[in-house]
Amino acid sequence: MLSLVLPKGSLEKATMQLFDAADLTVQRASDRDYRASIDDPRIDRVRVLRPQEIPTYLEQGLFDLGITGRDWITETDADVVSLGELKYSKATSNPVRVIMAVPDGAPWRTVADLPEGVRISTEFPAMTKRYLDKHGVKATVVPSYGATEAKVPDIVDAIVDLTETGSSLRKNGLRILDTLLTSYTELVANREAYEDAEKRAAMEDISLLLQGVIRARGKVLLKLNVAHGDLQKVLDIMPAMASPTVTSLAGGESNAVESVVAKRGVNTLIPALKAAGAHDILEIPIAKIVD
Ligand SMILES: Nc1ncnc2c1ncn2[C@@H]1O[C@H](COP(=O)(O)OP(=O)(O)OP(=O)(O)O)[C@@H](O)[C@H]1O
Ligand SMILES: O=P(O)(O)OC[C@H]1O[C@H](OP(=O)(O)OP(=O)(O)O)[C@H](O)[C@@H]1O
Ligand SMILES: [Mg+2]
Repeated sequence: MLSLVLPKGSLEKATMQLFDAADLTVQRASDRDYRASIDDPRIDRVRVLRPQEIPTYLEQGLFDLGITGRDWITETDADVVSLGELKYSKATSNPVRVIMAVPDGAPWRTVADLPEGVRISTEFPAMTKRYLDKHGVKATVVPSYGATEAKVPDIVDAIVDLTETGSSLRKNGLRILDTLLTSYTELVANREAYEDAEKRAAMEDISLLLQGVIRARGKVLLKLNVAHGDLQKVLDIMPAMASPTVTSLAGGESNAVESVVAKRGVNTLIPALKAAGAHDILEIPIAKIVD
């Protein structure tokens, strides 16, 4: 039986939706309830906590399995085992980036241009210090507890902060100087728990369900019928990413074709398939894709 720790905050809503779609619905009395449960024989304890603290709790063995960002695993330098990236963020399926940014009008082009004593505000002081040391920049790193972008140029000269869509940087007139880290959400385990064969099997089951949901996102199943004579025309326009299954229909005059395709593009694909001779076209949502 596994104990599980899930992130509160930016990743909370997307994480709850992911677990729900993976048939591992997280039950809580309210969204202020940080003790939760999942009706699954492999999971016996669920907590919702700050993602900053999750790598350390996993390292210390307070939980077996958790979800947090690569940014916090790097910042805390915790010794944990990653079961892989889960490709979702607060708003998109893209990673977030930890970047160094300066005001648009600042003269600096690279980190090496930063003058001695430059003041840098960040929620990632350890990562920032490691990065500055590597580039030989002597700076004052000022810890930030949020709203980091608002502190330039009057409180600090530069920041190291997260960016996902880039809108916070634009609104605050900031320009990216460098990327310190590209960070995905990850499924992470305590090392000892991962070495336990039974626990590892349970972790891998959970990983498979979560990845299955993520892999199915943005994809649909298309099914259609087509007369023998039109089959090649239909196959020619099926998107290249798909390798369609072709079966013969009873009666022998036509075929059934089915294929997983990107949802994006279905608006032009379905009419084109129809024009190529396909009929009885079905578009079916997919809950999970497990290789
Ligand atoms: N758009 C985003 N902005 C910030 N963090 C994000 C975003 N998308 C994903 N994350 C991830 O979420 C985690 C940060 O979660 P956290 O609970 O600190 O959110 P937060 O929005 O920064 O909270 P708070 O509003 O209290 O500052 C990090 O691991 C980060 O990589
Ligand atoms: O590139 P964007 O899509 O604009 O997202 C990035 C912003 O989101 C986070 O802020 P958060 O909401 O955590 O507020 P905070 O700075 O007060 O922590 C992060 O610190 C950036 O400011
Ligand atoms: Mg924040």
